[in-house]
Amino acid sequence: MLAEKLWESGALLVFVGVLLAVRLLQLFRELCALPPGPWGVPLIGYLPFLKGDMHLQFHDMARRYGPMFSARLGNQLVVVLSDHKTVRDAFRREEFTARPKSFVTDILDGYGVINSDGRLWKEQRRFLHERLRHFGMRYIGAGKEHMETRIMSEVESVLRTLNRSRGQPTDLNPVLGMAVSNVICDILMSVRFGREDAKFRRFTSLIDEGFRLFGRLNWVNFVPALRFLPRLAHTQQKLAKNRSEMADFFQETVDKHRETFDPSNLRDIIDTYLLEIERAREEGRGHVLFEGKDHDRQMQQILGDLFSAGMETIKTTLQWAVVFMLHQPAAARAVQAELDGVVGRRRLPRLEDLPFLPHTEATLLEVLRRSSIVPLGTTHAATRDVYLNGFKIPKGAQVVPLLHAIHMDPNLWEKPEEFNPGRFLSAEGKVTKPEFFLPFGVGRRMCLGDVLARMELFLFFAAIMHVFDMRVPEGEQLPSLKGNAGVTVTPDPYKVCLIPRPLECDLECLNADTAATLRNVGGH
Ligand code: HEM
Repeated sequence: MLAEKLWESGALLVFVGVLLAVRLLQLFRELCALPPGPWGVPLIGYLPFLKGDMHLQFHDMARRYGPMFSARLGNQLVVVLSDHKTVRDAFRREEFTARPKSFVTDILDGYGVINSDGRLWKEQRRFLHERLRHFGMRYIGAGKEHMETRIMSEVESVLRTLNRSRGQPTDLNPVLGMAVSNVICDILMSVRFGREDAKFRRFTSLIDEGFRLFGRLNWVNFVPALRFLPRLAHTQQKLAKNRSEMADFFQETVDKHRETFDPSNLRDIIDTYLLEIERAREEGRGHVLFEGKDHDRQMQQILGDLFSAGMETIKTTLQWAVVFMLHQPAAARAVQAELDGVVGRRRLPRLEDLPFLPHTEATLLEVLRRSSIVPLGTTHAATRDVYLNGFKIPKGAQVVPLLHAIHMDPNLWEKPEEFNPGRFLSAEGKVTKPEFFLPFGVGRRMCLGDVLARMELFLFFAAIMHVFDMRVPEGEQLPSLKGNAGVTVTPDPYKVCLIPRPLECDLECLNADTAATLRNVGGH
């Protein structure tokens, strides 16, 4: 009897042992199939070892583990890609178009375009791409001149404001922020803010605060239990309040549009959404565009997405452009000499001048490369288990395109730390963009606003360079080239003295002159 019992328990032990061994072997094989990467500690993985800016940490890890590495951060498996061919190959595939499921994306509940995925995202993206082109976000064709006129009116406003500073130390941040906000707000909701507008101040402070609060909750994305900590619970309450006020702001604007809606005169993106809702109702079809989501909430999130993506990025790139021009007076003089030769001193640069301004364009491209303001792109996720370069990327794993590392790779760029617009010019002096230049990402989820971004960057940068010389305020250091990683990588706050360059007419006269020229060109 005893022998029988012993035999049974022995057999059970062996059975459990074999099961465990098989599971361990399975786990080991799964681990081996993943891209290489560091070991972490149980439950939180490599999180405690990440210190400082995430993109710099990942860049260091890419040097150690290779251009495709994986790391477990809390409950998320993160795969980081820093080889441009792999990024291209992955991001043109449907399997990499998802967004990670995390605490932050749960808050957004799949609304909008940046954080949605699946069919809803596809429909939003297709619709927005087409409508934004209609409103002039295109390289050629109808609408482009109209868009140029919108941007130029803000460029002129910036020039007038900067001219009033009379060469005194000036912070460009609020001036550029207002102008760039007005461009995107005009396209989205036909709203233009004034400098002293209390509503604008509140609106931008809500956006800034929203970014900050989301940033504070970053760790919760990896260790959800942290959300119960009193400080982080308080942050969530503040965020909910912030989001509700933003939603009210957008809803008020949508409601005003509904009252004055005229299907034969579509003023902006809100009107195009209202028309689509109307049409779907008339035709008795479900709203493919909304995929069962609440219409108003979806419109609010789309407006928030496009505003935040389209404002912060352009303002920050322009601020970096000024920083690099202060560091590189020879590069600044080369841009000014080209503008003087091609545009002359009687008017402002226009989009039609761009093909004749290769040095100016190359300088902006170098600003985009060197600053890599979106160093980690936006995080993608795998829609199913998928193999890339022989490694397994499990369903739901986060996939990060490390654009910063691609732009600073010494195998692709000679002396990548150096600011050198010449790297974007061919021997014949023509602009060339190598396939590893990816400031707007690549593939199916590539930036939706790249055309608008290029237009704005050129028109603002060329105009400021044409009209002003730049100096560091007396007694102050050159602004630092080390950025601060937040939503984008921004330069440290700095002031600059803008000294008007001699013109053949004064600024106010140049302003009227430009308006007249644009009217002639665009027929508006
Ligand atoms: C200098 C300016 C800009 C830069 C450097 C930039 C860069 C980027 C990058 C790197 C991505 C992520 C791509 C990926 O991870 O695959 C992105 C996405 C996006 N950008 Fe931009 N962007 C800029 C301006 C704009 C503007 C002006 C708009 C809006 C009008 C905009 C709207 C978007 C949207 C909606 C997405 C998400 C697309 C999606 O999820 O399908 N961006 N941008």
